[in-house]
Amino acid sequence: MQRVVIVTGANSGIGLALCERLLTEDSQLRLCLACRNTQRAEAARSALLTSHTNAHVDLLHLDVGSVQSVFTAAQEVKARYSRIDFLYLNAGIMPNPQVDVKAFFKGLFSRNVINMFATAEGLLTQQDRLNSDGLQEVFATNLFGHFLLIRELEPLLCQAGHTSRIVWTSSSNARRSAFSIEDMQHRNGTEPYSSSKYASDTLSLALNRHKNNQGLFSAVICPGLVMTNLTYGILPSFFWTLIMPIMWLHWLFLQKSESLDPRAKYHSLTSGLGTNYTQPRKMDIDDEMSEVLYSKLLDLERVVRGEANEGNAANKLINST
Ligand SMILES: NC(=O)C1=CN([C@@H]2O[C@H](COP(=O)(O)OP(=O)(O)OC[C@H]3O[C@@H](n4cnc5c(N)ncnc54)[C@H](OP(=O)(O)O)[C@@H]3O)[C@@H](O)[C@H]2O)C=CC1
Ligand SMILES: CC(C)CCC[C@@H](C)[C@H]1CC[C@H]2C3=C(CC[C@]12C)[C@@]1(C)CCC(=O)C[C@@H]1CC3
Repeated sequence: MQRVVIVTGANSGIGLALCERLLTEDSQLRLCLACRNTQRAEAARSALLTSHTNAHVDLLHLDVGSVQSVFTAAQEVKARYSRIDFLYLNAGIMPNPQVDVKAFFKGLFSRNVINMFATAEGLLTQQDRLNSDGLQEVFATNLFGHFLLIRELEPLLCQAGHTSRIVWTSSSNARRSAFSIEDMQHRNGTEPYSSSKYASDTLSLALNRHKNNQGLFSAVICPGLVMTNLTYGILPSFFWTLIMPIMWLHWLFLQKSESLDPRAKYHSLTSGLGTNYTQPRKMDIDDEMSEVLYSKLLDLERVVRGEANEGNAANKLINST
């Protein structure tokens, strides 16, 4: 049977590379690129069709950071497909990143140096803002829009006798201490990216608890450090070329076998011999917090559904979450 795969943020970077790989693995796929920028999406589709001439590649307009766009896109998906096999939640932003150069040099000579290179702990801050729905933009894009999408697509994802999978592109930058359940949108901090990625790790756990019995499974992956528009937004490309030898040395890890554990994040790594492999690592998440986050997201969903139906001002949202 032809498998249906949807990838958000598929027009560049990791999303586009993933699509290439998926078509190489299964040329019969029905692949849907869910992107906010139509021009870039069309360019990505053409590039994919150049290397996979007979592939079936659809385009879907989706701005995952806009509640209305998620609802409209989900309607379109339900009209086009009768089920979804894989939903890759990959779209993500890190707006206005700032590197703390002083902390970097201090970290270089500390015992924390390996961890610093792996996770950017203490090095990176961002400037977030409110979007037109009245939500923090990073939370809305990296987490909540995807949550709404899952909720809207449940009829296609939870079907009797069929297994569907959700795969979140998380990050090694996801950190418990950057996330607060009292401030899940990260209105008050300077690490919205880290917070949103930790929230997606935690949400994945809750999704597994609530949806496994309906045939829906969620997993979290960590792509490591990849040169994309996102990383070029942190430092210019010549800088990356300069520090690449240090970064490369850092990614020397031992290979381990893979098992799909709901509490593990699947890290994509490269060995000293240049072999790519995946290593599951336990996430710092817990059931209780994942349950609270899940119910808070459901509350927020009720609010935005009310907002979407009534077309009210965004201010209500800000006060109620
Ligand atoms: N690069 C890295 O080292 C790492 C990246 N990641 C994660 O990988 C994912 C992909 O990022 P990466 O490939 O690096 O960066 P890119 O900037 O190349 O890709 C991000 C993709 O997300 C899309 N996107 C952003 N905002 C929205 C939105 N509101 N609606 C729909 N699509 C949107 C972008 O589309 P558009 O062209 O319209 O902006 C783009 O296609 C992200 O979730 C990121 O956090 C995780 C760990 C490391
Ligand atoms: C001379 C210096 C100013 C060099 C600073 C190096 C840092 C820019 C990088 C060290 C670890 C990197 C890292 C990321 C960004 C760049 C670093 C902070 C990510 C946060 C990028 C996006 C992710 O999701 C995870 C990455 C972890 C490591």
